[in-house]
Amino acid sequence: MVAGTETTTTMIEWAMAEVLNNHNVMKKVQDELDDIVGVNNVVEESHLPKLKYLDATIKETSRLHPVAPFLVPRSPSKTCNIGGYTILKGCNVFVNVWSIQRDPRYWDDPLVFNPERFSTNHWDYSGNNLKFFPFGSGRRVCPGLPLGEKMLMYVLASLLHSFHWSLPVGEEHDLSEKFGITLKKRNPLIAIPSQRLADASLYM
Ligand code: HEM
Repeated sequence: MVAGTETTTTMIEWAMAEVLNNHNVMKKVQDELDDIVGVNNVVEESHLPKLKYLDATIKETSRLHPVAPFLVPRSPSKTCNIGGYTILKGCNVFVNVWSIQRDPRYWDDPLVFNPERFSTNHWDYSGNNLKFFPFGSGRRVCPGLPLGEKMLMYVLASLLHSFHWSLPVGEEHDLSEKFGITLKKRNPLIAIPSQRLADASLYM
């Protein structure tokens, strides 16, 4: 249950929080949605592959806020040597993807939320590029990746296409983290939707 649902809902919450915190990103995502989906329509699965900027926004969210910050621990079946380090048989190995994806040796301005860094096509979630692997890597890579990726795109596209979003009056943007099995927001996001599409029947 944690693997399939909490990961996806946590990612949606982080993406909404980052988009609310970056108005230029919100505008670009909604402009793209208006262009691809149209303003007299609702999001359908066929639109998703064309939403390149939304895809980049989700990738940037998963770079800064990987929901499994240490992946799933590995345990070697025999003692081995990797990069000059001896890894003992049976020990627990945690891979700190959170830190790698914020490492200034690999990322310019690593703490800045900037979807443009994923605007080229060569980024994916396969785990083959060990600078960016929010779904893990290798033979234990997330088996729910195709479903998870599609759910993120579909839910976020629908939320951002159908509604304007704002924080409650007086509410501060808060992006602090709480470490656990999944990396969650310390305080839940509270955001207020309002109708964005002129045709009210699209909400029925
Ligand atoms: C946004 C959504 C998701 C994210 C970010 C995510 C991320 C991850 C990560 C990082 C791992 C560990 C991979 C590794 O250690 O190399 C993992 C494992 C796993 N995920 Fe996901 N996941 C997501 C959605 C899903 C969904 C929708 C399912 C099932 C329908 C799922 C099922 C699993 C399972 C069963 C594992 C354990 C695989 C193993 O240890 O062999 N995940 N996920």
